[in-house]
Amino acid sequence: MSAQRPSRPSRPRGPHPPRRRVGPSRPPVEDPARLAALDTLRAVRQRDAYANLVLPGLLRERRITGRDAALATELAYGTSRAQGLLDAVLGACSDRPLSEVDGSVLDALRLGAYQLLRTRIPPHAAVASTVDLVRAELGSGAAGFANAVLRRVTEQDEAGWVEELAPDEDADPIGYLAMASAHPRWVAQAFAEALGSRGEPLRAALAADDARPAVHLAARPGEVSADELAAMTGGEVAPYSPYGVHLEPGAGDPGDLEPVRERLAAVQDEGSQLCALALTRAPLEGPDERWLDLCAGPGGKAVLLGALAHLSGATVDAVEKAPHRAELVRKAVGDLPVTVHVGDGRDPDLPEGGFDRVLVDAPCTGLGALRRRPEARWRRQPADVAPLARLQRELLTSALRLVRPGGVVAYVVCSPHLAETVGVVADVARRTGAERLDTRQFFPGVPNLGQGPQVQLWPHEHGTDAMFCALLRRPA
Ligand SMILES: C[S@@+](CC[C@H](N)C(=O)[O-])C[C@H]1O[C@@H](n2cnc3c(N)ncnc32)[C@H](O)[C@@H]1O
Repeated sequence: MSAQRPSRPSRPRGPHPPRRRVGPSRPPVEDPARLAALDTLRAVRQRDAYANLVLPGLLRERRITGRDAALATELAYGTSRAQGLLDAVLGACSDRPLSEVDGSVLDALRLGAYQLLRTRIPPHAAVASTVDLVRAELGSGAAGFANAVLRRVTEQDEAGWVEELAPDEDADPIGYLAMASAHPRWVAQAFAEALGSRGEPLRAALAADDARPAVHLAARPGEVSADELAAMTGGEVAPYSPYGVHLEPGAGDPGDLEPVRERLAAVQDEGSQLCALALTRAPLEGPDERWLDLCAGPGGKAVLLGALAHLSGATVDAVEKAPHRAELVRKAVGDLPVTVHVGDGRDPDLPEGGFDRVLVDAPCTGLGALRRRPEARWRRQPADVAPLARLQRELLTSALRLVRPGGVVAYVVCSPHLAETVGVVADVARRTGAERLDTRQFFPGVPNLGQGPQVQLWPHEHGTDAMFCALLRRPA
């Protein structure tokens, strides 16, 4: 974003919506979709809530379904995702700094600006509905302010605002692309470093990360095939995971689907499926019976590993530090051969050298799954990276103690940040003497996996989250 405050456009470039009446307050508006979106934004701002946990609850509680539910979802998630871009525009349109604007008014302004810049909702409807919401909740003074600011937002479309507010593309391509794709600059920088690009690959990665993702399901091995699951859900068989199915974005709450309720399938990004599968595909000499999931909560990969272990006669131990998340793992794995332990993966009460295969799906910044967590890109901070990288090193080192000589460890994070990916693996491999396997061979059929030996998946290349996976073997 440019350091200088931009001059306001003097002439409107688009059609102006009619001026809103901002007089005495009127009865509350009947707009359940926008109200649910606004309440979600407020919960995210006030309670650090997660939009994708709050909104489904509100929709259920208020019995909002069909088109209203789809609109509420689009507005709540879209506004959360685009927050930094919206704030830059709103800041340029407001006669006072946004830091001085009441939080509830700011939520509504963001909701209005999102509709104006990123949806096909007619400008007069976007402004009028937002002003009505503000008036109903906060009175006419706030409504007048919202009306004035949003009318200024209508003076340009998104591209026009980006041209006006973003840094020069030639001088600062990362800053420009960050603004154009509504990402914080440090996140765009981390993507650029992982991709080795400030050009087209970076633009494509940020654009794909900014788009509404398809929901991915994983069919439970041994229970249902991907073909059957696709037929049951109206989805499409995924391109790479033998268990994967993709659903259209916005296809409703996948938790309501019968195969998910019946535990024949679970919601899981295809990239996550591929990383868990890679661990099971690496060849082993000797026994292959004891598997370990060292960071298991909430249990997505533990279920997939547990189902595969059940088919092959192996068992899985699953460690999770947070007791409530360990409970989620217990519920998720049901009667699969998985034993759940509450403990610290850096020093769990488990035998050293006791496992043939170990998964370290380490806690991370989640920069690779931002598209699925609407507000996360604005909440994460660069200062989060170093402590996580330290913890990741300790967990991977512990995994290499817990695996037997000749056994394999998969190190997985849903982040492409180099400090969390190759930085961790190179450092731990050097200190422990572990052999780094060419992980690409355990992602059969997946194109564009680069130079190896590790695998970095990308939304724009693979349609998955930006998952990282590296397989290591403990020396015999
Ligand atoms: C990326 S998530 C794992 C996701 C999980 N494997 C799945 O597929 O559903 C990382 C998990 O590690 C847990 N965790 C954090 N620190 C830990 C530690 N020291 N030991 C074990 N688990 C830890 C977190 O609570 C979180 O549940």
